[in-house]
Amino acid sequence: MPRVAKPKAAAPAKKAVPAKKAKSKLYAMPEKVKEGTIFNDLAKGQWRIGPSIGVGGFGEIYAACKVGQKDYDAVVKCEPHGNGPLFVEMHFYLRNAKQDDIKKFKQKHGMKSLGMPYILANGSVEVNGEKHRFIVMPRYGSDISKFLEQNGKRLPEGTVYRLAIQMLDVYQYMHGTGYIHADLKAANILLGLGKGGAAQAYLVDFGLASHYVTGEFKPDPKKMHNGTIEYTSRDAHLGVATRRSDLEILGYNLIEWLGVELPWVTQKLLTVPLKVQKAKEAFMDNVGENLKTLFPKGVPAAIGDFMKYVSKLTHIQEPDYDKCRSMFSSALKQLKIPNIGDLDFKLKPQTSSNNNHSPPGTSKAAAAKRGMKIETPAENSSLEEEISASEEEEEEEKAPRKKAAKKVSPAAKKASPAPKNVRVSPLKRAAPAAAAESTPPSQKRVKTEPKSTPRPRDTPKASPRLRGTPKASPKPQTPTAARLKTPSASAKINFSPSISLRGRPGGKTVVNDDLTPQPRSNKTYEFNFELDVSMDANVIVNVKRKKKAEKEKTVTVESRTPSSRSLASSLKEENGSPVTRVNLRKVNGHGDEGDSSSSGRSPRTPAVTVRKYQR
Ligand SMILES: Nc1ncnc2c1ncn2[C@@H]1O[C@H](COP(=O)(O)OP(=O)(O)OP(=O)(O)O)[C@@H](O)[C@H]1O
Repeated sequence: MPRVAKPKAAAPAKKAVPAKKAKSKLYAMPEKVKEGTIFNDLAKGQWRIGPSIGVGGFGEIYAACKVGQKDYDAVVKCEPHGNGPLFVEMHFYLRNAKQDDIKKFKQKHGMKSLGMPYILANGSVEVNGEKHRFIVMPRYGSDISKFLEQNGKRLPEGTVYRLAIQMLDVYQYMHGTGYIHADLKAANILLGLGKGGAAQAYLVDFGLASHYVTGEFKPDPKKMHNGTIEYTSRDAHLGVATRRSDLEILGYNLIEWLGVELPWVTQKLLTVPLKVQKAKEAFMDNVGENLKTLFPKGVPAAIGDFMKYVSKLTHIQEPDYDKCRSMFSSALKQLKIPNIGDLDFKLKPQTSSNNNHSPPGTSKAAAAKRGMKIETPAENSSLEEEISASEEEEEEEKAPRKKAAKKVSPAAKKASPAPKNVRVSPLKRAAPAAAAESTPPSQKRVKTEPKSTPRPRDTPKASPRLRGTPKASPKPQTPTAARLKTPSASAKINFSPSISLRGRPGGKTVVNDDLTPQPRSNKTYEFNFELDVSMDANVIVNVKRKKKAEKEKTVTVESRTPSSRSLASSLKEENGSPVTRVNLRKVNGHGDEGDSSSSGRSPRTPAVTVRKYQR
């Protein structure tokens, strides 16, 4: 059985939760692999599993050593076979990140090193009777979120610019293959290991890699808001994969690494993706002025130039990587910081050109000021319908693997309607960029690529130029929520005081997929809430909207925890529509898997998001 999805363990609710179906393994965390286990890869290579060195939201990473060798200089990332993200990641690596390709790219561009990981091997293995997929890749060092935490959420300015240059290099490589990364964040950037390793940062986690569009800008409800909500780009909020999206995500990270809180974080909007999206649109619409509010003592020129450049890119335009890099290398020159040697994560007495001495969040006034500058998106939260919650076994296998929520911001007691026809379960991971030719056996979703999307194997001919000036592009298209034809209907949602909302600290990747029930309507409502329960609790939330004929609806949230809470509220139904259910499960991520160096400092998302559909 999967370690996490253990319905039997949820004894208190057993009565109401009939036997689970086999497909619950779609949401399983991997089985624990014992140290010393040998994995056989597809090329008949053998890998000895060492200690666990990292736990992601959906898989576990072990140090690994090629059998016959001494050093544990590789890692094995292992996930249940049905999990989409590792499938996506594996195929991305196999097609686009061969060591030879990376070497050629470096030669072509005169780079000594490139923060692009590669795959050493892959295969399938049975662990405790469960089929798992694994990939083997080089072992890297610490991720930079550790330094951010140590430094009070700030990195030295020069290091921020060096990281920017290095990540632009990786983007250039990756975009050259037709893909975008879509999930850059400190937790996904690892330092190299060994001599000189700390001079290069590597971008990992290609579970959200996706072909970028080269044609029409077409919002895709199935992928809306994918990524890590703090940094998700405006295009990604609309479900459109673009190269400018990667740059925008980088930009938001850079701002944060300089010690400045992003407006949508300050405004505590993170639990409501649509509000975050609108805040970002407002921010980017007038990015020059808005940055002045974020950096009251002066916007670092490189950040200002970069963000303005990003805001002007069209959705199909190839970014001018050289131009962007030169913004940051000029800043380094000004700071007299050489772009060589180990990346320095020690915060020195303020050298920042922005003179922003206050760590983020320390000045309430400053935060308020920052928060005010960006228009808070209008809340459209009067829902016409009522929600009820009850246990529904059928949907339980769609339960998310999230950590328990603790507190809630009252800001989100109302739900914002998401664009219509959204079929989303943002608490699960799937295969957004599943390769065109193949699909993981357990995946229900088949990715449909636009015909014009470059295919990986066509890359050398069809891929965009890696350097040089941007191609002529049509007028910039700034995505706005207005273009989405948001349902005009409204509804009212009443949450019990026991349900509340809060932000999503920790920068957790969220992936929409279409494993949730098919939408039965053209209206979609999204609910974000958190349950105030113990962090080590197992929580199952089942939401059910009853049939039209029924007059009363109930909401029940069951927390299977020692500090268990439950609530029920009855709401009068105002209109009828077919039954709609969304069941969520929050389970312990890794309660029994032993030590993991990174799991402790990389909290998993405690937020729970429910999206509801209405005809
Ligand atoms: N090649 C590597 N070498 C060393 N540590 C690694 C490597 N790859 C991943 N890790 C560690 O494992 C952690 C999780 O890895 P990764 O982000 O790939 O997993 P995930 O399940 O996709 O996580 P996420 O929750 O971000 O989706 C990383 O933050 C890092 O600490």
